[in-house]
Amino acid sequence: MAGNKPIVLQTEALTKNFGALQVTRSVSLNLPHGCRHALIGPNGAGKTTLINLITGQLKPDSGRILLGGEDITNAPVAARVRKGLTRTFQINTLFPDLTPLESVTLAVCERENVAGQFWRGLSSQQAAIDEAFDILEKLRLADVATRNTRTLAYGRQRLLEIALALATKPKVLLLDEPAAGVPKDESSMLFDVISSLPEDMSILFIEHDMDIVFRFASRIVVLVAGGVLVEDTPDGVRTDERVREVYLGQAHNG
Ligand SMILES: Nc1ncnc2c1ncn2[C@@H]1O[C@H](COP(=O)(O)OP(=O)(O)OP(=O)(O)O)[C@@H](O)[C@H]1O
Repeated sequence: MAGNKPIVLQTEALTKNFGALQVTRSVSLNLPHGCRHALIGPNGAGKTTLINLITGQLKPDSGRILLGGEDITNAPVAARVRKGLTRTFQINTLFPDLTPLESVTLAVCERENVAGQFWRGLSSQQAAIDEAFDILEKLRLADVATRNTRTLAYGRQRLLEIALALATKPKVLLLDEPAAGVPKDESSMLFDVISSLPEDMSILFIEHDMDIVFRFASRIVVLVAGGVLVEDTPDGVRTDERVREVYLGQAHNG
């Protein structure tokens, strides 16, 4: 438990080396139900690697990952998604020639295991279409639901990536720099939408913009050289001398 909230996702002493390079050093994290946690750290600290380990894109050398108390350390990526663990990527992974409604409907069908039947007739997939539209509405994408994805502003394309992740009905959502490449004035709107996602969903996001991190995170995990330096509230992190030295000082200077 964390406070009175049950822990949904847990890593225990997760470790990963790339050859001689220790990229993840005994990382133990707890994500409580409904959390909004940020994962920060200098370039190369191992943030994306940690997400890749949690989601199964990479296998740890040692340590364990528990989802709802179940050991998923060796579960394939797709099995983790079915159990409610979903991520987005730093880079755009969308189908540019589909509309948002088509993409999200396909993702809903995929979850329901009826994707193969999708093209047989849209009318038979009304429930999936309705669900997809609901998701797009939640992400403020309803007005562009039937436009070609390639014509959308980049910030809205990033929201569509989150919409696709939501179609898997995640309990835990991992967002790897959801605002990467998005102009500053749009990134705040994007995080407004993220913070309005269902309260029972646990969210861990990687973000470099400290204004955004301090505004939207309820807790912050600071990763340095593959290990957790500090995990604390935004106020605790802001005033932590070690963080100022290794991360914030560096960011402010450059
Ligand atoms: N597949 C790989 N093989 C070898 N080294 C890798 C591999 N993936 C990442 N690395 C190295 O591991 C370290 C951590 O990389 P990672 O991408 O996890 O850091 P990060 O904190 O996400 O960085 P950034 O903020 O720049 O995205 C870096 O030194 C990187 O070069």
